Amino acid sequence: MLEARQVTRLFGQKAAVDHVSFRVEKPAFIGIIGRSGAGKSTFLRMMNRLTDATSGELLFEGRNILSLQGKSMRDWQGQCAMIFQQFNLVPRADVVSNVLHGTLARRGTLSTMFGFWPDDDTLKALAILDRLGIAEQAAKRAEALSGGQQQRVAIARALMQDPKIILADEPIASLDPMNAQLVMDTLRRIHDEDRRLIIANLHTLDTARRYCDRVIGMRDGRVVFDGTPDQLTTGVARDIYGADASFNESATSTSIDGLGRKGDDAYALAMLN
Ligand SMILES: Nc1ncnc2c1ncn2[C@@H]1O[C@H](COP(=O)(O)OP(=O)(O)OP(=O)(O)O)[C@@H](O)[C@H]1O
Repeated sequence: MLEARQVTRLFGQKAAVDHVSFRVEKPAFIGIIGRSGAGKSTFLRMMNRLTDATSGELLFEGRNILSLQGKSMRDWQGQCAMIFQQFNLVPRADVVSNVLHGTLARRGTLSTMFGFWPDDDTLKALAILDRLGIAEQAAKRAEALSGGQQQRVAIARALMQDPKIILADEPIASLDPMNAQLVMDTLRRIHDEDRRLIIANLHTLDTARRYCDRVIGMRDGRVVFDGTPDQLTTGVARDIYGADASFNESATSTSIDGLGRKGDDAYALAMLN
């Protein structure tokens, strides 16, 4: 359903993404890992057409989405929702309005400016919030919610687009372990129940191992690993992260038991990333 062929993005002389190729045959939950600067965000942003590629092709169901322009590009962005580390909600707007913003691509500017939402859309937004366990927050301002709740609102906004693909750029990097788990459980459930393709940039190995069907490791813009979580051994991880023999795998944990104390290994990894 998706094929990246030699996708490259140069910034000046530097290749942020360097001839990346892979195929996805059917909807899967894919994690992309790698240290800071490896090119993970740039790759996702090219998929969503927030950043242009320098060369290569990205075929989705046979169509090169990197060459789409105008309305067809916006239609593609409607099918390919994106979730960000910082949630990107409108803080002072209520939760349900934030979710309804997921319909902006297919609605007129005027009705949006004046906040006229069709009843059907409002009911759909409430149903999605209910599905994600946050319906009781619908009338609150987004800024009044916890980080984990805000990220679930962002997921609800993505679902409002009914996308074929959900791209998540470090969706749990700003969350405490408990909320991180809630958000990852939510994404996994959406994949399992709706069969949507999910590609998530993740900054910790244990999350990639626990939630993904397939993990792609990037280093210096290139794919240096592409396999199952089982194949992601400590040696492979060391290679992806470019760490030396002192690389300590426990340093990549965000598990509820293993995280959180400043000065411990888990904290050290956060710094590595
Ligand atoms: N707009 C830009 N202009 C110049 N260089 C850029 C730009 N965006 C990214 N880069 C560079 O491209 C490389 C890849 O960055 P990218 O953000 O994709 O990495 P990443 O793996 O997502 O890292 P992080 O997790 O820190 O976001 C880095 O060297 C970065 O400095």
